Amino acid sequence: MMVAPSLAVRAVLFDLDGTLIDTVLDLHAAADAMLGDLGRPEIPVAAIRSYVGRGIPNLVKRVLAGSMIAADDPAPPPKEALDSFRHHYAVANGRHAVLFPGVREGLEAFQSLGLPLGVITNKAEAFSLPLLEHVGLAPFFQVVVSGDVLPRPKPDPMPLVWASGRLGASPADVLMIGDSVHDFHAGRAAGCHVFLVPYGYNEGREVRDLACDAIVSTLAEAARRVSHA
Ligand SMILES: O=C(O)COP(=O)(O)O
Ligand SMILES: [Mg+2]
Repeated sequence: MMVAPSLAVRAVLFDLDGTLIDTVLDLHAAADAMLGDLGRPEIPVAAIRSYVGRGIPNLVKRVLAGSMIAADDPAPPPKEALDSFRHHYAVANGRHAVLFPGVREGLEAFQSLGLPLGVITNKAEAFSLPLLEHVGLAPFFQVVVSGDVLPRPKPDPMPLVWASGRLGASPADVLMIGDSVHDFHAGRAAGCHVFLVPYGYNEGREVRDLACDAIVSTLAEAARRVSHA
């Protein structure tokens, strides 16, 4: 059997929604509650799954319009809708959230390689930090960059470059692992190595179409392909 040569890196960054944690049921609960507040009908879980990835304001715009392209409009969503979503998501956050298979095992394996680890998410910090605490993953990470703490979120490379510096590594020595086209573009633009998982959201599209360094079925598999530079 051919064994792929290991990728030598100095730090690893992980996307959150769709890579570490399956959050779609909590996001769906908050979206339905917001639609209820606005006197509008509920939305299927499958729609929410494809709308996740560009942060909460864009998720709210997509839910209200029933369309992916609503996120391309730079205008913010109506304040009443955004406030309602954030209120309900604060209650729902973590309720149905579960780790994807192989996540804890993979993080332990990366940790035992002596690699510093970080999270790069487009989820707002008010939700990402409590969620990581709630599912018990917070202690794994030396840095968490959420979608609202820097001027430009993924797919801009800024959060990856910033986090690499915090972890003492050049972006060229960092591996980004995500589930979506935004992780892919951010990783490539930062000059990082990029692995993608096929089980996440990716706005309803196949990750196979993206020219990443590897598609890995779990984070445990990802860790088996990596060594410390
Ligand atoms: O909140 C989102 O839209 C997606 O978050 P992610 O960057 O962790 O996938
Ligand atoms: Mg994601």
